[in-house]
Amino acid sequence: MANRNTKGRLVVVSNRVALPRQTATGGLASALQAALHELGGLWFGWSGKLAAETGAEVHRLHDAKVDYATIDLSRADHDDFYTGFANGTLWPMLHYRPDLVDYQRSHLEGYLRVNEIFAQHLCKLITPEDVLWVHDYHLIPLAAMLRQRGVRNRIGFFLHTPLPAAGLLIALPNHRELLETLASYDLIGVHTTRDLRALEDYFLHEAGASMRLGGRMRSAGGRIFRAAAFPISIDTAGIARTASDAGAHKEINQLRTSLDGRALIIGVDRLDYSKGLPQRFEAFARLLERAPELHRQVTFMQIAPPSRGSVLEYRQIRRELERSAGHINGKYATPDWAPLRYINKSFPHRLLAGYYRTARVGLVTPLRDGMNLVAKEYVASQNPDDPGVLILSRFAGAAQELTTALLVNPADTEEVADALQRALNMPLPERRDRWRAMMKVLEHNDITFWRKSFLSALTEKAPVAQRRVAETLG
Ligand SMILES: O=P(O)(O)OC[C@H]1O[C@H](O[C@H]2O[C@H](CO)[C@@H](O)[C@H](O)[C@H]2O)[C@H](O)[C@@H](O)[C@@H]1O
Ligand SMILES: O=c1ccn([C@@H]2O[C@H](COP(=O)(O)OP(=O)(O)O)[C@@H](O)[C@H]2O)c(=O)[nH]1
Repeated sequence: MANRNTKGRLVVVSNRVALPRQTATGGLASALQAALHELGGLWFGWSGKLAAETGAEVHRLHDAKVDYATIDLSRADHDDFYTGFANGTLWPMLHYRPDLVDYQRSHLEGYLRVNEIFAQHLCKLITPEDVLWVHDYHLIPLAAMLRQRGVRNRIGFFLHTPLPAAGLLIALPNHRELLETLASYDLIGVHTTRDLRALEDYFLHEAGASMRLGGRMRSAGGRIFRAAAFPISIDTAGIARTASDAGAHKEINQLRTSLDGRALIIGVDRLDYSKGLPQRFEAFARLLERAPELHRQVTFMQIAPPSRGSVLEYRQIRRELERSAGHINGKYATPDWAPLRYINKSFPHRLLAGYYRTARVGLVTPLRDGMNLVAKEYVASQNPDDPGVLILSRFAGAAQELTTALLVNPADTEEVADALQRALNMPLPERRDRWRAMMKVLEHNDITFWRKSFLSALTEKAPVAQRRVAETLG
């Protein structure tokens, strides 16, 4: 290991890295960017680029307290690891879609190969005092590979997706070989108590682990580790400030002018089948069908930056949404009004915050979602004197905390249409009461609280040097 004399740091490892001056689409990048900017450290992961060979070179960058170290992936490794196993096998399985799982042994081999390359590089980048925090389903076996290389540091893992029940997880070929490697972490974090129950159930009933005191588990191989729920969050105060200053941006004023007094419904999602976009469009069409008095009075703006275009299902859903948006506008538009504005582009947070604040309704209806930070950002962006209404899927992790949103089943398009009608007609006192309750939750559980809770649980009872890292970070 290099640099044995340097002081311990937080080392964050994730496939997706939000490099300086890039718009970070995706909740993992948004959240880690906020956490690392606050306390500094090293962020290691994929550069987002392809090259002839995986990891031939480590690209280094330093910006605002954060050191970045990234590697490129070869085309073959990108196809097997990222497109193939991570997003073609694990993602649909973790989002309760076994029907979409495409399992190929060569993809699993590529996944393990890239994890090995991550482990090799990390061994050269870390010191024994560092605390490692690994993120998401792309890197499940990383700690086991580091342990094989003699790494004894505290290593935490955070899963950003939902974790389905054990009965579903066992449909994954070779599930035990892969999931059991999670026991090499010292702490496993998930978003909700539902995910935690699924994890414990899997380890206890499918992987031969036993329960110990204090939420600890003992793996079949005898390793003691802990699992707990840490609902991820946002920089609540920062987003609220950005939203209240947003009127200064010409783009926000252009949107407001273009609405011409109409109520805005907003949706912001990566273009992903887990986000329930076809059902959402259908619910909006139901609303227009049953409430002619709303024609020309309401505009739905769906921002949907393309995502994971190398996976077939993502290309299919893009075509499906283009057709559906065309039908809705074709049927209901008038010369001076298009009911649906469908935008396949990503926007920076400073503009999103202003768009959220302009919208009377935030429409967040994923079929399944680990957390969904957009729901939280929408709430934090509202004008306290005249807040909008959040409509939220019961199957987003955020629904466990934002209980005064209008909670819906996204597959029930009639229920979502009802919620839209109710939100558009909701009196100010009710809007304020619902919003205040949600804002109180987000003021308490913000990104700092999330990061501190995880890191102090990770370094509790750690060797003194590593405990000191967490104390400095806290
Ligand atoms: O990196 P990509 O393949 O472009 O995908 C973007 C991210 O999508 C997923 O985000 C999740 O993390 C959010 C924050 O915890 C959470 O709110 C959301 O429910 C999840 O879907 C994925 O888990 C990340 O690894 C990706 O970077
Ligand atoms: O045009 C966009 C669309 C989305 N986002 C950000 O991407 C993240 C999406 O996170 P979420 O947890 O809602 O879902 P994910 O994409 O991670 O599944 C949020 O912070 C959004 O603000 C963004 O910066 N620009």
